[in-house]
Amino acid sequence: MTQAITIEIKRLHHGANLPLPAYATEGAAGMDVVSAEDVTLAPGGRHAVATGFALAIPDGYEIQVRPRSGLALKHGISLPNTPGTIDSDYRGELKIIMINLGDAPFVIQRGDRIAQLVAAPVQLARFAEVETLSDTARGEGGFGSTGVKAAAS
Ligand SMILES: O=c1ccn([C@H]2C[C@H](O)[C@@H](COP(=O)(O)OP(=O)(O)OP(=O)(O)O)O2)c(=O)[nH]1
Ligand SMILES: [Mg+2]
Repeated sequence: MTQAITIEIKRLHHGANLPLPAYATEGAAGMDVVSAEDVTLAPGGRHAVATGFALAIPDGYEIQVRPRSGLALKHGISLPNTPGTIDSDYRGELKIIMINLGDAPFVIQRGDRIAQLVAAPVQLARFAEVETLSDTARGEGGFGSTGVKAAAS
């Protein structure tokens, strides 16, 4: 495993007694985060679920908030903005925007693991505006353009 970065975490009043986000296994990429509230998601419904924590991610890093595959497969629970982006300068409460794509109400109880947090380095970039772009074999083809000729012949 690569060297872990340290992320400061502040427990909010409604985060009392909740576990910190944590890796479930030694090789896990994401830290499971739990809900700080009881909420029921109706079919098609969505909610920004409180976690009870705020973060200070080191400069140069982000956290990506990703769905849990078990909830997705068994209950159709996902995150409409996946992967959610937690900026290093955000000091508000970490919230998990959840959506119920299933056909039954989904009950979330305080303490349930609802999503996973993946820390990642951020590559900054800048745009350089030009008149002409370099040529490539692909050119302007996209959106399913590759393999079309081979399939047709
Ligand atoms: O799943 C998420 C996504 C975002 N955030 C918080 C942290 C993030 O740094 C901030 C802004 O998120 P984002 O940039 O995705 O949203 P926006 O719609 O662009 O809002 P803003 O104008 O505040 O950047 O909201 C969460 O708590 N959970
Ligand atoms: Mg933004």
